[in-house]
Amino acid sequence: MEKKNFIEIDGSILEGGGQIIRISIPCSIILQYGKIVIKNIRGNRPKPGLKRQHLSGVQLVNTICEGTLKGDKLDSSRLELIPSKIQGGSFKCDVKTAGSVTLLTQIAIPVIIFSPSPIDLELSGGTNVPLSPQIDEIIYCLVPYLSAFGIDIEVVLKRRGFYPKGNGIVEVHSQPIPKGGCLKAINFTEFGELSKFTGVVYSTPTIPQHVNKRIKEQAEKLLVEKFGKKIPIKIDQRYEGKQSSFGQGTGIALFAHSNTGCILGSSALGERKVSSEEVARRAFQPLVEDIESNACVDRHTQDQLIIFMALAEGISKFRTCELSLHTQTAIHFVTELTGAKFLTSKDGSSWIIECEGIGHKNGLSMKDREELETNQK
Ligand SMILES: Nc1ncnc2c1ncn2[C@@H]1O[C@H](COP(=O)(O)OP(=O)(O)OP(=O)(O)O)[C@@H](O)[C@H]1O
Repeated sequence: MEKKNFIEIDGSILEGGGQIIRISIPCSIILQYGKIVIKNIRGNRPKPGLKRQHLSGVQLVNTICEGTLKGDKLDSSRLELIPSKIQGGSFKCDVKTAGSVTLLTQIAIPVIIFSPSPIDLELSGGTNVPLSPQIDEIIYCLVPYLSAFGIDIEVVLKRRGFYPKGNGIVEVHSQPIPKGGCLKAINFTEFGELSKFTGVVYSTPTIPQHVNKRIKEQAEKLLVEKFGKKIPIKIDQRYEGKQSSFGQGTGIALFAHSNTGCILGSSALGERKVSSEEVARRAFQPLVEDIESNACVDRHTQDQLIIFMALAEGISKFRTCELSLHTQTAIHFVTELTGAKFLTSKDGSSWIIECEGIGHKNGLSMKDREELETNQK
């Protein structure tokens, strides 16, 4: 696809939330668009406009690419970015609320892997907060799928942070794709057999220890009742201390592994007036549904892989459960921005998402790229 000088995105269509920003801005930085404008930001939300998490994320990647940003204010409904070159180095970003750190990783990871040199990020905010992936799901589920694309990143949880104060800390260490190299296509279409269940149950010092224990025991009980005793289960209990957590919270992340390398994740947060047993059940139930639908990628990881499929070289494919609106939105915008071709089809109880990626090469100027294409013909 030709390099575009200007693109305007309508942030109110389909899911109409923050995800449109986290997809469009990295694409325009990586592909070096002249200018991107996003209008009607989060136009499908009751309180539209940029909130702290979105604002921090956009400012972070703008700093990394030494771009020029306009409209980067709280509640702004229009954003304009003129990207420049992605630079290596160390960067910090603090949402200053419980705004999700994992959604910061969502906007940052596609950008930092296309840097000329390593990037280290220190991100602060909520690590285990509602309506976003838990940090444990990023570390134990998303990162292994990213490795399959050839992405070399390490995500390290330094301190958990919860609603309403956030103040958790996550580090991301990234080695860039080698100059002239591309992401590899992935193929996760055969789940094979369940090989094990893993998980993490965490709690902060002010939560009684029996809560953590009961969540773990209930999760194990539900798994054994459903899948029998033969599949190994290993759920770690983490009683976080004052150094490793800020604020108060508890929760669980569960993972189902298959002998073909698939990992399905699911999580739940503890809540006042919700029993420990119910917290375990809230993580267990969607996991079972995803396993029963024969998915190789779970319902919340689906949309997060779309941008990488589009940038990779060759045909990527994965099998998943019902397509979420987030995934449909990601496909819509990534297609518009990259020119990659997506196909979705129902196959029995699951869906296949297939993409012919554009094979974007890291660190090549337009001239290098044209020369390479001529030589390949
Ligand atoms: N329970 C969950 N577990 C894991 N991932 C989740 C969960 N809920 C949402 N997500 C993921 O978090 C992201 C949320 O995107 P979304 O656009 O809704 O968020 P947002 O930026 O907070 O904006 P908004 O407030 O506009 O919804 C998506 O990638 C979605 O798949």
